[in-house]
Amino acid sequence: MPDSPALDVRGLTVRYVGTVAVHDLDLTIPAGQTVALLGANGAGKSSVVNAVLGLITPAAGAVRVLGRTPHDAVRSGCVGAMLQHGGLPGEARVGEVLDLVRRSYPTSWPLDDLVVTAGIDGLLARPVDALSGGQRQRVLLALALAGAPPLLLLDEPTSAMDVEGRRAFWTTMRGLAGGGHTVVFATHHLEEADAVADRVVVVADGLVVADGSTAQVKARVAGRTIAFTATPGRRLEGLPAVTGVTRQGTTVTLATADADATLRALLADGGLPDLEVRGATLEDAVLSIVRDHPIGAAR
Ligand SMILES: Nc1ncnc2c1ncn2[C@@H]1O[C@H](COP(=O)(O)OP(=O)(O)OP(=O)(O)O)[C@@H](O)[C@H]1O
Repeated sequence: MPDSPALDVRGLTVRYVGTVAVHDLDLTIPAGQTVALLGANGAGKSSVVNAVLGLITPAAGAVRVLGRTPHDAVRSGCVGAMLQHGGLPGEARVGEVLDLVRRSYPTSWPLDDLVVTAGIDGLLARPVDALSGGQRQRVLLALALAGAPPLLLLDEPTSAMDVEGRRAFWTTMRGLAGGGHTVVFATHHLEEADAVADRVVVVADGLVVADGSTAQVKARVAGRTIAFTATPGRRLEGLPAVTGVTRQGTTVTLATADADATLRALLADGGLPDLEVRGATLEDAVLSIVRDHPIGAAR
């Protein structure tokens, strides 16, 4: 179904005994987007991923994956997944597992290219038990890609990888996104989300509490800092939107709730040597958004 969104989640509610993990959540992801699911521990990200994969039965709501039910989508190889606790048969060799999984799909990713794309060159003869944490994650990526799926769902995919491994991983993901794949990933590495995602969805207490481009989500945090070198006698009183002033030597740092308004007033009053304007980082924004969300509001 070419015109269907990659993911269409309506009114998803996931309950475990004593917990509502996801509450009436709506999420539509068009094909080709790279989307980061962000949120604190226990926010509900994995529960959404597991419901999308048909691994748990929602208490309410509907999930369509490329126009299909989760089970049909997974069975047909439309969706590849890397889960937090992805299991692998310990004594088998990587190449054997990969071969078995590739053969289970109607269309499989060519082996040579898959090995390069997942960065598992040299690992095919290794027993799964002999892999490091980061190598294991790359093998899990290869398995997720084995059916050449248009949609990839990745739950904390780089948590065990070193800096170089992460960089290589996200380069691979960018390549896949550039080739039209939809990539949805949950992560606690907000700088990675900032660098890679077209869109971030912040989940708190089982609800979507922010959804937009990284720039849009960062802009939700009122507050930027404006720093510059002040000439003696420079007037700083009465500037619009300023919520705090600090001085260190000749450097003045202003906290402002509206950087545009503050900058306009400053510029009307003289130059701004060594000007530096810093916006909120994605981490600042997500922390602030999650902090502002009262736990239990969904109930
Ligand atoms: N199998 C389960 N049984 C009972 N409660 C569960 C189960 N799985 C998750 N939960 C609870 O559901 C809520 C959401 O958990 P979930 O794993 O979806 O969060 P998460 O955002 O993925 O967290 P993390 O970032 O720590 O992986 C939490 O309160 C968690 O304790």
